[in-house]
Amino acid sequence: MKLQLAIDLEDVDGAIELIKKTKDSVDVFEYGTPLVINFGLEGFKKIREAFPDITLLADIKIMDVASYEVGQASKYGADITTILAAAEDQSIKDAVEEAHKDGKELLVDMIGIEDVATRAREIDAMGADYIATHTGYDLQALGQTPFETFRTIKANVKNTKTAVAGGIKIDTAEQIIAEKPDLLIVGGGIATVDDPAKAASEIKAMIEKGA
Ligand SMILES: O=C(CO)[C@H](O)[C@H](O)COP(=O)(O)O
Repeated sequence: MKLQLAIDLEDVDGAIELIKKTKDSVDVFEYGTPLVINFGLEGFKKIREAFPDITLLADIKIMDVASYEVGQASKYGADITTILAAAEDQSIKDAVEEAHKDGKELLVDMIGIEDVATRAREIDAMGADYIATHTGYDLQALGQTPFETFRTIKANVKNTKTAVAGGIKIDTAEQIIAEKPDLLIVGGGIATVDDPAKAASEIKAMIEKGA
């Protein structure tokens, strides 16, 4: 199981500082969608230049023009790119093909999908690397969590690695680690606490204990 740190609420320099602090405990760094919106792939490139060797995910949440957008993310240095499960099947298949052509990975984000069991089985047949259960900020604000949905999705995939995101914090990490996702995605639970390095290292230790 790998730990991914989602960096959403920083500017590019803030993201670089956060990566420096947490580098020893984090396996994958996510250039979050707010950074994509505010600073684009040029901001992503600055992070790649600062850290040539880290694994970087571009959370660009593709919906269309999938080959082109995956290709751009790869060109700017992404190891993993995201597409929405709500996109057309053709877009997801194109995205898989484009990512794999460059030796990169694709994560399919299930945010907003209602029939998660059916869509998880469909996505599982398309050859993506990860399928992510994701409770977004707007539903987290209503008290929702990704735990139940994660169980359903995991039970419906055979080939694709599973990821989970959505308000996971130090005090809920153990519960989800027990469900054995392949990728545990934590944003605010590391990035917005007083000591991000300590939070990242504690969650990493939980993973190592529980994995
Ligand atoms: O993709 C995202 C928002 O769309 C976030 O990166 C993801 O939800 C993880 O962050 P947090 O742990 O703070 O919920």
